[in-house]
Amino acid sequence: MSEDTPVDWEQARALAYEAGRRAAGPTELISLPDADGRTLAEPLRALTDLPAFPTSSIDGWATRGPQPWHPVGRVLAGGIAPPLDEAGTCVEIATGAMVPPGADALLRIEESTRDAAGLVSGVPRATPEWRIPGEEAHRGEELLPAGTAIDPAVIGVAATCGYEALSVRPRPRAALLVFGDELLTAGTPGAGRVRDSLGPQVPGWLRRYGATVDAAAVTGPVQDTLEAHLAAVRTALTGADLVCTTGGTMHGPVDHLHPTLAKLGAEYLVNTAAVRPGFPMLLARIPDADGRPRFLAGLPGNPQSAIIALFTLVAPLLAGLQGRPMPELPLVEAATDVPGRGNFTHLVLARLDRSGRSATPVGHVGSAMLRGLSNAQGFLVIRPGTRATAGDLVPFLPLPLTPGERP
Ligand SMILES: Nc1nc2c(c(=O)[nH]1)N[C@H]1C(S)=C(S)[C@@H](COP(=O)(O)OP(=O)(O)OC[C@H]3O[C@@H](n4cnc5c(N)ncnc54)[C@H](O)[C@@H]3O)O[C@H]1N2
Ligand code: MOO
Repeated sequence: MSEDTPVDWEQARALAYEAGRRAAGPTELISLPDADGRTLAEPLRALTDLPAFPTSSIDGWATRGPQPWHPVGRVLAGGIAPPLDEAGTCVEIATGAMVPPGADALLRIEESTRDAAGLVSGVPRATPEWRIPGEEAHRGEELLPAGTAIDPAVIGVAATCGYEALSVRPRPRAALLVFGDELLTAGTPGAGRVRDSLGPQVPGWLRRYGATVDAAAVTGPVQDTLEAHLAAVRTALTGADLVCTTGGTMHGPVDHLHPTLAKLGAEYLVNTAAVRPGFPMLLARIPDADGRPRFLAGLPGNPQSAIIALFTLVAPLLAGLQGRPMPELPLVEAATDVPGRGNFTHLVLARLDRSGRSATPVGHVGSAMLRGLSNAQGFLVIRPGTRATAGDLVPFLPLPLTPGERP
């Protein structure tokens, strides 16, 4: 990759994803309760038929032959039902209990009567009141493919199938270095100083994309010297698969990122993306003697640009590292006309309507601003050489929000 050659935005995403996929970590086993948020490294297959045995859906009677039925026993959930051998007999049965071999109908308790001699009568419903083995899944059937994000429902179905642990990809470990001597870490901005808005924000986004970020892995502001940058990046790389830096991506007097990468022998995968805001972003691979792949994502200093770089390069990289598919972008309707940005992709912060199908650009979206980001659900993607007219379908890059955020 020649230096500072802007890469098309879609291609930048694809390059980051492929780099992550090639560097995906070795699989590991994780117990079910700890698996939330991980990624299946292998397909989830049913270990038995589901249900594994004919299972009563009701409390009542399992009967054989014509009524009235003479009760000969009881079977509870968890028990092994002996066969019902004789016509005219029944057993009392509980919901979840195994239906005895030989039974041909189940009768609800509230739809049954007993005579003075204790014989049971009633009309079983036409639709079967028990679940047939294999009705939900057959033994060996693939329920979910490798690459599936594990959520509580996936954990639940794995438990149903008989798993105690799942084969998953490791969580990528991320670190963050904030560059900029002008940054304050407390108090109100003024007198040439601004608050660091990325140090407190970026770890949350990284975690939402599946990375771990220890408190000790967030450092800054790192002093604006080449020596301090180099030392900070070297230290961060020892414990992280991915180091994100903020600021210093350009070639100003105190922008030391490129010289730092040169000293580390880094290989650029993306060195600026043709996108506005956010274009000075970069992604590099850093060689190391132990062969473990390590990445550095250079996020620009302007805060909205930094977050766009994170969504453009870091999100696909982390998806690849975790063995997940490349996130596809849904199409939404632009609610208003949206201008393009010439040869650059234009990312436009926007809010979805209640249907989620139409997006309206929000205000306060300068690359140095965060107000628009905090009020939007994602970005309309206006591709190079195009503009959107109200009603056009355009790709939408969603923020990784959780339900309840931006209601
Ligand atoms: N001659 C040119 N100058 C600039 C260009 C250009 O094309 N030619 N592009 C501008 C664009 S666009 C961006 S984006 C920035 C990227 O520059 P850097 O990545 O080197 O960022 P810095 O110079 O360090 O900072 C830029 C800006 O952002 C503020 N900042 C930095 N870090 C933080 C933080 N953690 N929290 C809040 N604000 C932060 C910093 O104070 C500056 O105002 O370059 C432009 N210049
Ligand atoms: O592209 Mo800059 O990243 O617009 O702020």
